[in-house]
Amino acid sequence: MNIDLMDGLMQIKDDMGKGLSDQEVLDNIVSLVVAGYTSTAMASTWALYFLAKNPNVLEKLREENMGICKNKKGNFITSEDVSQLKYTKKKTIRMANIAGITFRLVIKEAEHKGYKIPKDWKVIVWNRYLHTNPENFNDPMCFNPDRWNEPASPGTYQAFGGGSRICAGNMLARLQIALLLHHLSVGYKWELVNPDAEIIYLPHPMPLDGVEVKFSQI
Ligand code: HEM
Repeated sequence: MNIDLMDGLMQIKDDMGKGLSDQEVLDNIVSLVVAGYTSTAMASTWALYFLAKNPNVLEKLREENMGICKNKKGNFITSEDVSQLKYTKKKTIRMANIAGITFRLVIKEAEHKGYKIPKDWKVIVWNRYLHTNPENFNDPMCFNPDRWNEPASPGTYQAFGGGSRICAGNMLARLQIALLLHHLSVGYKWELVNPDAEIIYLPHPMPLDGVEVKFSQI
């Protein structure tokens, strides 16, 4: 039997056999909507933006997705198809830096570049710095999915955070973006209306025009 999110939350039990109250089920659903809605919308928007600005990358992605369509009998893309979209799933969100920071609690005194960081301090991980640092990524401002042919050095790619608190929706977000890119790349040409729009960084990085795109059927 397939269980959905609501079933899962209603059935889950901790080690003592205690389940969630109705209020906790609701709170979890609200948290997932809050955490998953804008983030995925922004990641999809930035993926379209970078692909539209880099036609050679878009063409490679389109070829991969057309390849999947050729072998298909029906109209629906399956999870097996998605698993073959290796290029499409390469990370488009390092440069978008949707989650600019993550929070951490220092559980053991540490030293970094001569600074002592005491236990129990709360620290901010500046993800944008990690992702745009040339020590971590060669030519960091270049949108080049082929860079992921080699894995990033440990700890340098934190778009979904990391460790035990890594984004709970990261697989879902990747799947949603891959599906969107699949349908848009095989069905449509797209073109940025304002390719040189100014980028603003607060509250979230976004071109000032909100990424206006013209779509036309292929
Ligand atoms: C591209 C889209 C997304 C990005 C960039 C993103 C990014 C992040 C980041 C950076 C964190 C903090 C992780 C850490 O502290 O190590 C996080 C946590 C979280 N995200 Fe996402 N997220 C995305 C989509 C989603 C979706 C679709 C959902 C759920 C439907 C979701 C649910 C959560 C939850 C529940 C947490 C808290 C995890 C915990 O503290 O244990 N996110 N996300």
